[in-house]
Amino acid sequence: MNLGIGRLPFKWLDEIVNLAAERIVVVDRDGIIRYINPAYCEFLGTTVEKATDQPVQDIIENSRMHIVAKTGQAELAAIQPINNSEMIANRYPLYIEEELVGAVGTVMFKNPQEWWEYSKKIQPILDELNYYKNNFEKGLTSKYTFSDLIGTSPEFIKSKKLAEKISVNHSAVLLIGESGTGKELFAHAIHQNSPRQHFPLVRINCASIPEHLLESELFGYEEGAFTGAKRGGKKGKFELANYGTIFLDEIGDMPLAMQSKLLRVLQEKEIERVGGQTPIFIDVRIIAATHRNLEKMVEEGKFRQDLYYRLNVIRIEIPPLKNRKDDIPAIATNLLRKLENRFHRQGVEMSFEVLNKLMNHKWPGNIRELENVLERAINVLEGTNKIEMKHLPLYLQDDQIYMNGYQVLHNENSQNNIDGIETVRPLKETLAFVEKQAILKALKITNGNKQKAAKLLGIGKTKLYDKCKWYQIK
Ligand SMILES: Nc1ncnc2c1ncn2[C@@H]1O[C@H](COP(=O)(O)OP(=O)(O)OP(=O)(O)O)[C@@H](O)[C@H]1O
Repeated sequence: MNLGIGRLPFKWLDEIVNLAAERIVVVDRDGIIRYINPAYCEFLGTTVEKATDQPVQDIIENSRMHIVAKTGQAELAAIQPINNSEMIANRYPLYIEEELVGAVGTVMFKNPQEWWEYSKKIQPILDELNYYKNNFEKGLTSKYTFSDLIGTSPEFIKSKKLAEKISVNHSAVLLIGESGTGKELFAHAIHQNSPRQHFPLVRINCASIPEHLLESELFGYEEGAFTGAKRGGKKGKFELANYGTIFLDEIGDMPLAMQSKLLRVLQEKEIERVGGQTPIFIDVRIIAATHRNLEKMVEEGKFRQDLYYRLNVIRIEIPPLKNRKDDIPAIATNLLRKLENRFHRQGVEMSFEVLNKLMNHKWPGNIRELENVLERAINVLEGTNKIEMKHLPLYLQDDQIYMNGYQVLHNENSQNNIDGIETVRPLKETLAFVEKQAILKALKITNGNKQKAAKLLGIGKTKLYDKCKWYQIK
């Protein structure tokens, strides 16, 4: 026996037990109550005299003390309904000199009100935890595996096989391909198939983040680093991705100053938060992607050569859709099944004419364009499950009519010379067409500078990027 406790007066012991566990019960191996304190009895609406020496199940509703006294298995923080409220019970087996002699039970919280007060305090914490958990699950894990990469054309299979092979190691990967060819899907599949799969996959779109925010987005910042910095600072994407993979999308659009900082991280394997002094060790795999010609950018001094070599360790080129037309039926069918789920439909199919058209289009926007075309078609299907030519956007229905429309919008004088039917387009398409022209014009005036173009157009940069993607403007 602990010497110290033996020296305590017996009366003290009783009081200490009461204070330590406000409601406490002790049963022997047969589940007979040997000790129960007044606080517990008061809660149960009984007295110590009535409860002592009784089978515990007769005194305490839904008790499992007699079971713990037999199994020797503790049950901690178990929910136990007593007196119409849920109590939190702890049940410990009682071993004396290695022999199981009974069990000790405690109940947290005096009454439901106390429990309620407590849960009111922890609920916001639990909500916050769930919020971050959801975000983490949605945003920081890979959504696709290699089986999601549809296609059997030789060029595509070659890229897919290479990606699969190198996914298991840690070298940097550079994904090259036109917009919408599936670079992001490849990045997900590589991460998913790598030893880092249980750590985060963090994507950063280097083109859509304003230049002055890129550094703090990538490396985080310390409290007080700048006006408006959050209390407690903020982790950057590199820290979030630690031990996992960071996917640097549109790397060709990364400003030169940031390229130098990125290079330093890759060389030294550590980052420093903005406004911070202590380096933080970083172990991430880099997957970078671009639709730009990085070699040409290096020649023109727009992309650092040393960074290019660091990223170009394993280069995977993803072929454009026009080079893998035989894959179109399988990809279109796969996209249709996904869209069916989203739009709660079943059995949507394409007419032969439509499939033929899809196979003969040049797809400058690649699979994303195909996806948009099919999504639009599903939206306009009425009373049928078959996608016909009339369900396709105008530019696919008849390239010639589309061209006429283009001329109408570009040559005010020609309006009178063109047949009335051809000059009237559905309003939505006309507006979309005009919008695209306005974007093209703004980009021309600003020499392709999206930030300035967005300003001219009076929209945000991110919105402009989205619209450029939608209209397949490079
Ligand atoms: N092989 C494929 N099989 C099926 N769907 C695909 C395939 N590749 C891409 N997709 C689909 O095409 C769309 C575009 O893919 P993704 O975003 O990966 O392209 P990206 O090359 O990263 O484009 P961007 O350069 O514009 O960011 C996505 O919705 C994706 O699900």
